[in-house]
Amino acid sequence: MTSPVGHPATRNPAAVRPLRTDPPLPAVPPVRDAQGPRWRDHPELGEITARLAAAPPLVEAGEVRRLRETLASVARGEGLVLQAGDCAESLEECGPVQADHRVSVLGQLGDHLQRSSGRPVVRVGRLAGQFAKPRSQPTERVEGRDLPVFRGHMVNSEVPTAEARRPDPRRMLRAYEASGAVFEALRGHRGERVAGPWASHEALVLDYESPLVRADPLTGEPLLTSTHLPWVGERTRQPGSRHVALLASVANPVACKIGPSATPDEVLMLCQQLDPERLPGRLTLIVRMGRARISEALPPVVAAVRRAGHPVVWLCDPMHGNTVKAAGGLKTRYLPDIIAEAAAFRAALDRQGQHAGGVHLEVAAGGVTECVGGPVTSQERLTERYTTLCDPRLNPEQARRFLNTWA
Ligand SMILES: O=C[C@H](O)[C@H](O)COP(=O)(O)O
Ligand SMILES: C=C(OP(=O)(O)O)C(=O)O
Ligand SMILES: [Mn+2]
Repeated sequence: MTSPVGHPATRNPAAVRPLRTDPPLPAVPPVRDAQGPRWRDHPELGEITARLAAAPPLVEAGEVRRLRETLASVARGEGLVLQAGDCAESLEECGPVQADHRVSVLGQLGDHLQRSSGRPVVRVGRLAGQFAKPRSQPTERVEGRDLPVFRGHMVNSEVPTAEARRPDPRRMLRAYEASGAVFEALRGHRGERVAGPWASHEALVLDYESPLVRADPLTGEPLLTSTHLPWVGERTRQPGSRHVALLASVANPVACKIGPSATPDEVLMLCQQLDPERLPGRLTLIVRMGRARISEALPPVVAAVRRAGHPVVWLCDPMHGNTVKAAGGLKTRYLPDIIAEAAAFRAALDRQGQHAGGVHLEVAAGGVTECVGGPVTSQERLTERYTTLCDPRLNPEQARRFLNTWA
């Protein structure tokens, strides 16, 4: 944040931790945006980003402030977060009926966690903007041909032809429009509960996100108006990355994925960049270390963050560190791994007296067969309804079984 003056949390002295004087951040070399779409020479890029810069904001400053205050209550141990939705949203599934259905499923899963845990649950969708994907490899082999990988509907199409995989910046405008339609559905659900649903996505495509930074009309602070809660992903969270710099510069609550290779020093540097004033609700750390690594890798990270006094919300993403290839080559995840990682997460936080603030899941709104467990009894059944655009999602029944274990 450039200037916190006037932010509600800073006006309430009780909400502010004593400021500590951090040593100045070491100069970090800029990091190349290896995940950025290769569309810089597209003749319409300038016009498209100008249109985004002139487009109405998708979220309002008041909403963003309310979410930040709500997350502050979770940071104080007063509730849980359920952040859930598709790995990659589809531009084809943003019509009013489909969007409403996706938001409803988020609400139902939130109700389920609320019942099983006995705590208030903040519902945050991976939706209304989750259209861009970081990938491990730039290309993939399809029927003997190397093609650019699918990078989310904001960038290209999943159809396996060279033409469809070419990055097209005009897709950013379609993603903006579709996000607006999903926000409509989200707002339609607001009245139902005191804690209405919120939107989040990975702020990956900077050509899309940067033009949507606007001044908060009340405080003048920069606000990322593409979503309530943007996060920076595991592949772009280097301390010198432009993604971290973007989130550091806006007043939204922000989140950052933390994978198994993150060292305590690295995480501290991220905390210092993203939460220099140690404000509850400002920073959420989403731990995605994998079942095999979490018990060893998480405790020193939690200890360092606790000692440094950053009042973060700790979320567990038990999906991304547990992806495996099934026999036929499909990516999948096993429900017992997901449950085991979440149990290890809670144990690690409990041991240090820290609040396990909730869970981050990839869940489909329908009965897909992408992860193994519960009703999907074996790997052989994965092909029945495997429709994800990117990573394997739980279906709602599998998600409910998982959430029962959080109680
Ligand atoms: O959703 C997250 C990433 O995009 C995904 O895990 C990367 O998958 P990949 O290893 O198939 O590129
Ligand atoms: C890309 C994702 O995760 P991560 O950055 O943790 O790999 C994701 O959440 O889909
Ligand atoms: Mn994913």
